[in-house]
Amino acid sequence: MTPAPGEDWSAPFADAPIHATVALPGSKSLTNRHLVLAALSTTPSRLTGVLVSRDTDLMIQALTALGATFQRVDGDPTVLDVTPIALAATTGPITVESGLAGTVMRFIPGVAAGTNATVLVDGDEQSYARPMGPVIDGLIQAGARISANGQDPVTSLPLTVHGQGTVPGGAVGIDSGGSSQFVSALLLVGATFQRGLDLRHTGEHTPSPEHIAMTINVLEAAGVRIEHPEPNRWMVFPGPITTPDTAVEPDLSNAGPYLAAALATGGSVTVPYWPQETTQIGNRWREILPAFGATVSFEPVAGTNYGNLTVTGKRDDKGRPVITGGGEIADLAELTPTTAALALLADGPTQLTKIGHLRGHETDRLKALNAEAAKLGATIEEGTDYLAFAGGYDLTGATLDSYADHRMATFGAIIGLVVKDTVVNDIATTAKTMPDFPTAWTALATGQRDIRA
Ligand SMILES: O=C(O)C1=C[C@@H](OP(=O)(O)O)[C@@H](O)[C@H](O)C1
Ligand SMILES: C=C(OP(=O)(O)O)C(=O)O
Repeated sequence: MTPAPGEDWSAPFADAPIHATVALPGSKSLTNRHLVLAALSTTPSRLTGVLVSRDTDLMIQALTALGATFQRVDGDPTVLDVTPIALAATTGPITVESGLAGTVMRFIPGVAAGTNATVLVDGDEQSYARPMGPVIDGLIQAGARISANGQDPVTSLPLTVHGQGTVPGGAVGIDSGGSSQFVSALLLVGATFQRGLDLRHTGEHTPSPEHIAMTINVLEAAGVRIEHPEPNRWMVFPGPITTPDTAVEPDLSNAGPYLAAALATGGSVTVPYWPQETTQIGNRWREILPAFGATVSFEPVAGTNYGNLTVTGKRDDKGRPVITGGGEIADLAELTPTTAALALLADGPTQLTKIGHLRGHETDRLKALNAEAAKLGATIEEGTDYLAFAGGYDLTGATLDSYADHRMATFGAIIGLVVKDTVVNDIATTAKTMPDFPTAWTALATGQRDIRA
């Protein structure tokens, strides 16, 4: 049974190697991009494989409040017929709840700016700590009006967008070092601006470049002309968005905990419908997991963009699982908590670098991972923008906090597979991006071979 929010959950212990096929629901990042573009399109469209989760529900509610309609086909919440927003016809005071969803809090203000409504964008209290400054500054540079009680400049939720029916657009410069979502948010709406958008990132490092590539990819598929003439500069030309009917790829980031289960137990996990070509950062599991000793194989399905990805864990001559240290791995962004679980179970060192911006994710993930590792009996090194694991730890069960962070919750679940008496507080927070993680995970841990995550 799925525990209620805030409850403790005894993470299931796997007493045998896991061998399973795990079918994953749609990608959060792709679902929320396709929802936005379908709502901004000049033509109706159908989305299939839509993720059903808190973050995607919040996006649907936000876009519905702004004037789009989402009709389930045959009552199926993963298949939606979308009628776009007539932006200038949207009026009235509107409140949008973004929960703790970065995609909602960063993507929605730009949509709201093109309406004629006053739109309050709020979120969970914890969301007030997530950085918003550069995306709001970028929209203001493009001519939008946005305010927040007493904040000058506007740097966090809650905030109010004073829609003027149109956004002039033009040249915009922001530092997107805190999140790739600042760039993505502006690119997604750039074609709706009168003069389009000429966006420059003025800082040094842009995190999660895969997510920016994903944004460009979905925009191009929706007929938007976008150019990337030099590093850190993107030009979006004004014009209609024509979102095609789209099938959402499975969530490769959320494949991570299931694939990690193969390594942790010395078993094997297959994920069907793994895209051969994709912009998802989760495709990096194919190189990350071998660094920890796994074997990864891919069997393409002829005539499709899909295949079966199988990860097999390593075992020693007594059949016990072996996880080798991963070495240095950079820029893992949202893959960090799962990889950190493997680094704690590994017998050698791992360094996860260029992850400083994760301090502005659902929680400060560097601090949280350090604190939870300590509860398990492991000392790790927390730098400003890295975590270093010595490996070879002797872990003992503990009650781990989730910090309202779905990926901290799944971190605890991975550890619990092999460390007895691991308890995860608030496993229900996985609903942020997964329909029912506790049920699927328990089925996996207890030997079921056909899992629908
Ligand atoms: O645009 C997106 O869908 C996302 C971008 C990334 O954000 P950051 O660049 O802040 O890491 C990623 O970590 C997040 O989970 C989803
Ligand atoms: C950082 C994440 O989410 P968000 O989209 O809320 O930024 C994440 O899913 O790991």
